[in-house]
Amino acid sequence: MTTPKVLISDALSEAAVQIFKDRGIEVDFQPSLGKDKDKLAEIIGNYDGLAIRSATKVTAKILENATRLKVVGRAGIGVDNVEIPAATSRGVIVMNTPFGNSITTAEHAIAMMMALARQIPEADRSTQAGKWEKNKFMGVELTAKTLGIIGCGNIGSIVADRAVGLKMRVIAFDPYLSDERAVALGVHKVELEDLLRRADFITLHTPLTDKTRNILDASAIAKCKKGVRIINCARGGLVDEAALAEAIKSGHVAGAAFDVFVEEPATANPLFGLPNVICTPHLGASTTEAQENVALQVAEQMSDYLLQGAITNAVNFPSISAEEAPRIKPFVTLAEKLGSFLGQLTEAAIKGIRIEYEGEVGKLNTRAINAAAITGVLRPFMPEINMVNAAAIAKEKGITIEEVKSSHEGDYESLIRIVVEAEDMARHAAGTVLQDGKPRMVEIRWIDMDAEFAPHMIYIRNDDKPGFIGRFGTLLGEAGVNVATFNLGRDQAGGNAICLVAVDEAVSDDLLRAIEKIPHVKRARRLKF
Ligand SMILES: NC(=O)C1=CN([C@@H]2O[C@H](COP(=O)(O)OP(=O)(O)OC[C@H]3O[C@@H](n4cnc5c(N)ncnc54)[C@H](O)[C@@H]3O)[C@@H](O)[C@H]2O)C=CC1
Ligand SMILES: O=C(O)C(=O)COP(=O)(O)O
Repeated sequence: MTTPKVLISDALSEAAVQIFKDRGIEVDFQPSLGKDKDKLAEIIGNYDGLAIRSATKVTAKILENATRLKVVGRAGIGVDNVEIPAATSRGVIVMNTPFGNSITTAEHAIAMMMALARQIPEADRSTQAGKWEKNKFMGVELTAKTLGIIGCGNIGSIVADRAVGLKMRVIAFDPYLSDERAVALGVHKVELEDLLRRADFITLHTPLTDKTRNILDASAIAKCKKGVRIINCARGGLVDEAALAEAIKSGHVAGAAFDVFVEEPATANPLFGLPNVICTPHLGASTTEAQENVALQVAEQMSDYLLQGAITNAVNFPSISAEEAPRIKPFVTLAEKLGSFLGQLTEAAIKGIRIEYEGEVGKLNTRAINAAAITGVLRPFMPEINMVNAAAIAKEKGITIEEVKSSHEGDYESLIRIVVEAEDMARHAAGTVLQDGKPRMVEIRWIDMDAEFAPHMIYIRNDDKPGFIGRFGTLLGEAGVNVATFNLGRDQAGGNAICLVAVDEAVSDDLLRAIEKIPHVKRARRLKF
């Protein structure tokens, strides 16, 4: 395996560089490159991994040039700066570090709330300017005030915990917050309208989605209690900035503390310059501790994937642990090849794919194996398919995917059988991995076989009648085709037979037609693995 190469295009902690080096990965640390999208597009083709924070925008255009790229690692939480569908369709894993900076970000929200309650930035400016405006900066107490949390996930929950410690009353709107979790956190679960009506402070902690964009728009802000203070340390776009600016000017909203903006870097913004507005430049995650956490974690996760195929915290693929990755790998290869065998033989529209696991293999994490099987079956029809986008493509095409597991052990410790339901018929083939780690096909159309996969093969279905092998060998010899291995199977003497032959080069259409003319041959097909 060639040494994988990673580009760090944002200001990650140097801890990440060291981890990559220690793991034997070549690393290029260019902390400001992410801001230069043309340069990034120009060099991204040289890398297997890209480690980022929020300044690098991984667009479809960048991904088009990322011919070697296997993984994007986000040292942080939000992946809204990565075009996930484009990454998925190119087979690029996108992973984040979902907890590494959550305490730090929650602390920033609390700091913003306190700064807002006591107008600390403005009081600081005034004092250091030599004014002593003691009467100007009258604050509000937090104790017994109501804090409304919109989005009570990892960060929102930590904010709730700290706010309870500050003796605030905490209410939360989050459709996915369970009643039990709310009780455990000491928060009251409420509807959004209720939260708007009751909260003295509102803090947002949801991702930016179609549902959360402008969740605080002009009409929501109008429903808020007069004198409300609003904190956003989650994502720009959750609050309509222009509507909020108007509400601050009218005195309906008493203040706002924003760390994130619709447009970043924010150089001009409707909120800038308004009284009692505090702004920070997306500093939520910026502490030494959090940056070290996320950098170490993302570098370990990316290295695990590039070196071992282990997947953690991917937003577009199921997890595979470092322990199971080497055990799964040979079965991934088997499933893809078996699937490919069936896909190459199928000419009618595919309606469903069933993946059956017998014996030990069924105890492994089979989601990656399923993805490999689907990829193999569908690749002859859709060359752009890969393990990362396979399940989504099957769903989009209306192809049903079924997984069946049985602990029954037959002749093999582990067996994978794939059944492809097409409009004309169902085709099935089964295979295993033996001690040598090589995948083998052991059953085709219920006929026992023992064939290894080779780059070029010929598949023949015929009646089990004398004379076929001689004629077939002569045809290949006359065409100058060298046979590497020859495998035969039949259901009974004189019944249906199958022949799988590995050859040194792809056979021509003329030769295939000649083979099909041999008496008793029903079908001859060229296969490529
Ligand atoms: N300012 C900064 O530097 C940082 C900002 N963030 C941002 O903080 C946000 C939250 O992060 P986490 O708590 O880790 O995420 P999380 O996924 O743990 O929590 C998000 C919560 O929002 C809830 N939610 C989703 N849609 C909702 C809706 N329509 N209405 C109400 N609630 C909804 C979810 O149920 C979930 O509980 C993310 O957008 C992340 O990017 C994270 C780290 C640093
Ligand atoms: O982790 C997140 O979602 C953040 O917003 C932090 O962004 P940053 O890494 O500081 O650019």
